[in-house]
Amino acid sequence: MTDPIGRGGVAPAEVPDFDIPRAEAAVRELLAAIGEDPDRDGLRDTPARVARAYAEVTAGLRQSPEDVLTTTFDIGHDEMVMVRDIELWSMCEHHLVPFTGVAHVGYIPSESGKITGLSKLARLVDVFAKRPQVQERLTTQVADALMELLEARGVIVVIEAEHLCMTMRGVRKAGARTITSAVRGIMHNAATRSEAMALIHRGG
Ligand SMILES: Nc1nc2c(ncn2[C@@H]2O[C@H](COP(=O)(O)OP(=O)(O)OP(=O)(O)O)[C@@H](O)[C@H]2O)c(=O)[nH]1
Ligand SMILES: [Zn+2]
Repeated sequence: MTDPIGRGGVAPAEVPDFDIPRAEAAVRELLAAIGEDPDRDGLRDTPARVARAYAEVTAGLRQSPEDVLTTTFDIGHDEMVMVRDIELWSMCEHHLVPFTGVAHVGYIPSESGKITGLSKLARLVDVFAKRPQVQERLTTQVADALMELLEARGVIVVIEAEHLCMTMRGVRKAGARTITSAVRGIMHNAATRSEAMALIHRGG
């Protein structure tokens, strides 16, 4: 099956609206399943709160990269652009608990020097992060979106994250960080890639 960029297999237009009553009922059911009383004082509003929180952290399911890469400028800049240490919060699709860390996003613009606003790179990360995810897919989706929509000649995306499913439960290895990278186009060139890695690792 094709997996068009930004969609993780599903076009946002095909993703139904967030179903608040259904999410509330599911949380209520989960509370009952763990042996809690969903009607006790402290929990009475919890299903509604959790539903709102889930709507927020899955908002990327209803967004496309096209929605955020709208602002582009042709300024003829054809050298590398790198935004480092973009804060990232996503949700592990296996356990529905967060993974968090930073993304470093660099690209070499098209021949015509088509660039985008710096904040749009961070917004692009969020489009893909605010979904049930695995870190590898998140990394490649950001890279592929930049290649396609900015017509970049090269892209590098490095994500360093800590998965709460590995720290708060299960194997319980606090501090273990997972590092993934996606390299595209002329960023495969050894000199270009080492320039990018030097920028990523430079200083604080
Ligand atoms: N590759 C990859 N694996 C992930 C990611 N997030 C969580 N996982 C892993 O997904 C796996 C799911 O393994 P399972 O054996 O099905 O589930 P589990 O019994 O809860 O596994 P444990 O976490 O080892 O207790 C675990 O090894 C997780 O560490 C991710 O972003 N990428
Ligand atoms: Zn997990």
